[in-house]
Parts: sequence; structure tokens; C-alpha cells
Amino acid sequence: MTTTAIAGVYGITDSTLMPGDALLCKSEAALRAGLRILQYRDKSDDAARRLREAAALHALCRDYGALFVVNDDAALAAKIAAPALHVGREDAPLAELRRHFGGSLCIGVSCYDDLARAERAQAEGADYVAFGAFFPSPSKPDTSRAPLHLLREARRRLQVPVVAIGGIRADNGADLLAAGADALAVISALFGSADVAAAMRRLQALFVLAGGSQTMEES
Ligand SMILES: Cc1ncc(COP(=O)(O)OP(=O)(O)O)c(N)n1
Ligand SMILES: Cc1ncsc1CCOP(=O)(O)O
Ligand SMILES: [Mg+2]
Repeated sequence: MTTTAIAGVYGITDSTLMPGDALLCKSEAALRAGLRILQYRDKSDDAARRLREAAALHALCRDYGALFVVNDDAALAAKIAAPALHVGREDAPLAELRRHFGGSLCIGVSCYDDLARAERAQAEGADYVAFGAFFPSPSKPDTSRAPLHLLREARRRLQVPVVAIGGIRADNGADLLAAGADALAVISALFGSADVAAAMRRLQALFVLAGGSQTMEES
């Protein structure tokens, strides 16, 4: 379980957009601008680099009081005592993760466009569920799509926080919040920008306009 609210901008790293030093520099720029949830998503098989990067991002998130989430890799999360893990259908099953980690780990589950999967995940102890992609995603072009009305239905049927993902930008995110998303997960709209702090402010403004909990940071 986590004490950090799953709400607001949810940043996800991408090694192709942030090679080398850019991973930490861009992540820190987003955290300094107010990012409260950061996921380390790296699809490479370079275990040594993944361990080094995940540990560094975990420490950075601790400094900024943000929730650090490891994507896919439960063993990596365990190795660095990460507070949170995000899993999809290719990853370890939630029930198994709960048996192994107990309630101490915050676990988010990808549910695509599948409300029944989300209800099962909630029953099995997910801390949040994610739906998408709501728009064409530059970072994951072949992923399946989810319709906007799914969020309204999810809001009615679920108690856990709902995260929306996929091609979300400052100019299309408002409808997702109006439909009931608690958090907007973004890669390219945040880390694809040359000015991460400015991108962060544009995304945070969505939550201010929607009357959400995340406030604009002074810059
Ligand atoms: C917050 C959030 N939502 C969805 C995903 C996608 O997870 P998954 O379907 O396992 O796909 P990959 O990201 O592993 O390619 C996510 N990572 N984060
Ligand atoms: C991991 C993932 N799952 C569905 S879309 C996506 C990528 C989101 O990246 P972007 O915000 O650049 O579309
Ligand atoms: Mg995954």
C-alpha cells in the first residue's frame, strides 16, 4: 500500500527519449516542477544499467517525496526496495505478487480496455488500475486502444484510482479527467519535450482547470 495519492501527472521514463545523463536530468526537472509519480520503464536487457538507473531514480524520487514505480520487473523492484511496481498482461500475475510482497508494495495493473480485468485486479488488491491507449501513442504505436466512455464506467464501478495512458498531451487530456481519470500517465508529452519544466506546467494546468488536487508549482 502507498501513502502517495495516485493522482495528477504520472511521468514515465523512456530510454530512447532520455539517453545517458538525460534520464536523471529530465526526471529531476519534472520532479522539481512538481511531478509526484515517476515510473522507470526500460525495455532493454541491460540488467546492470537498469539496476544502476532504477536505484538512482529511486533515490531522486525519495529526495523529492515522489512515488517511484518500477515497470514490469518485480525482481528489480525487490532488489532496490522500490515502493511501487506496475504490471501488465505480459508480467507477473497480481495474485502471485501479492503473495510474495504482501501489502507493502504499491501495485498498479494495466487493464487496456477491459473493465472486467480491472474489477478482478481491484479484488486481488491492486492499488490502482490503468486504461488506454486513449489516443495514438508515439511511444507505443502498436498498442490497443480504449474508448473514452470506459473511464466513465470505470469511475462508477471501481473504488481504486484510475490512470489513463496513451498519447495524452496538454491539449487532449481534459476530456479524460472529465470522464473520471485520477491521473494521466505520459511519456512523450513530458519527456519528449526539450523544456520538461514547461511541459510539466502545461500538464499540471489540466488538473487545476479540472479542480483536481495537484496545484501548479511556483517556478
Ligand atoms: C501507468 C501505466 N499504465 C500502463 C502501462 C502499460 O503497461 P504494459 O501493458 O505492461 O506495457 P509496457 O509499459 O510494459 O510496455 C504502464 N507501463 N504504466
Ligand atoms: C506504455 C504505454 N501503454 C499504453 S500507451 C503507452 C505509452 C505512453 O506513452 P505516450 O505518452 O508517449 O503516448
Ligand atoms: Mg509491462
